[in-house]
Amino acid sequence: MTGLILTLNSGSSSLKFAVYRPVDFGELTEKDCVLHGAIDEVGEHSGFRAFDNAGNILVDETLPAEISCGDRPARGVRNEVIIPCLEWIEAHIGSEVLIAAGHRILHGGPHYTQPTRFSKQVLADLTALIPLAPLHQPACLAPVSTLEKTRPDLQQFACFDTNFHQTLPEVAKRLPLPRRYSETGVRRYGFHGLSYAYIASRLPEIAPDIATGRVIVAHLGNGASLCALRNGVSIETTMSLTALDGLIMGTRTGAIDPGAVIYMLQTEQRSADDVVDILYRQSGLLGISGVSSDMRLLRKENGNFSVKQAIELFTYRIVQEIGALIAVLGGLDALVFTAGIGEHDAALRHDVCSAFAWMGIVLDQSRNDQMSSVISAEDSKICVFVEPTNENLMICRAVLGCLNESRSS
Ligand SMILES: Nc1ncnc2c1ncn2[C@@H]1O[C@H](COP(=O)(O)OP(=O)(O)O)[C@@H](O)[C@H]1O
Ligand SMILES: CC(=O)OP(=O)(O)O
Ligand SMILES: [Mg+2]
Repeated sequence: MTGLILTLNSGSSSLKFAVYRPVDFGELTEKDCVLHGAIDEVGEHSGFRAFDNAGNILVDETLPAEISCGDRPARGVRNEVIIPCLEWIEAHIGSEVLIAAGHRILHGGPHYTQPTRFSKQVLADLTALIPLAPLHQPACLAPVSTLEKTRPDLQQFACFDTNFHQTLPEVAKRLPLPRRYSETGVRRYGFHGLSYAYIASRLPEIAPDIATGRVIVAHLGNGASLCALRNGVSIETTMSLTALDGLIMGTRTGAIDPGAVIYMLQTEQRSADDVVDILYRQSGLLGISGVSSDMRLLRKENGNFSVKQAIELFTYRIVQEIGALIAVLGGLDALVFTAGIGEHDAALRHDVCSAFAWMGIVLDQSRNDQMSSVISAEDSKICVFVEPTNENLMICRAVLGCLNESRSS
């Protein structure tokens, strides 16, 4: 096949991108990646970085002031950065041509259950889901319109974070609200699906004996969730109707008593927009610590009492929810850590795993510190892994699937 494919993954603290050169319409692998990089949002780690497939730095720049994200945590990377990023990519690939772009889209709602080519209608339908994903959906969709205007020949595809969780049993999709809500799509969906799909696709290679067993994947980044896999498919996850449920996150509460929301609305007389801002952007690690949403910065402030409390509650909630998923799975064969914190924070992995010593989880301390793939000790009853996620690869595979389908139809 001729032509390159661009993938964009808008997270809550970064825009990650990659360019792939598929050899044919066969299974795409990491080897087909031409370059990858990220625009990070705030603080000392903000900037524009790209690497070639061997990991060599191609660019490492602070963003020009006029398009810099500045001090605006959890507002997503500004759409204006897309154009210079795209221009840099096009200059780098020279005479090769981008033929398609795949976008991570957070929410597909009840109707978008597989990767879909963008049209005006698709864009309108997904825009209507913004209230269910206020932190991500605008940032995920903004580059679609920008590319449509500036690169009209590029075919664009939506690849959903919700799709992987369609296998949740019906009972796990249900919310205990009056029946009419489920009929309008108010139910549990789950997110980080591209990441979980990638980890599930890696299991037969990294853990052939347990790939068909009971696995919990901990996707711990700025957004954080857990997924229970049985035989490689999702049977439960901590996020729900929105990416606000479940674990504590960089700036999000995770699950809280809805009574706290009623208190904000009735006693504090806050507007709905204010409440959205508090729950999505001012809470979590940032809200409790009063210092930062970024675990790298929190680890440097470990003498600070509020920081300690933030990390303590973050860890406690992970342990609680892993316990609940073990009950749902009826036991555990493997635990996999991934995403920014899961891949890099050895202390967090240590503290979470220590809470499951009673079940026979034993970490190999030096493997954990070196971030090896297998971090459990030989005598651990449950295998523990660190596996870097790769949402871009899954986006590109989905795009290729769509291109393949349209070619054969
Ligand atoms: N070396 C590190 N040590 C600890 N935490 C890290 C490290 N690198 C990244 N992180 C954490 O990971 C987060 C980013 O994770 P990522 O999965 O890329 O998030 P997102 O997709 O939401 O942008 C950062 O906000 C930070 O909290
Ligand atoms: C679903 C979600 O929270 O995504 P991210 O971690 O990329 O912000
Ligand atoms: Mg992410």
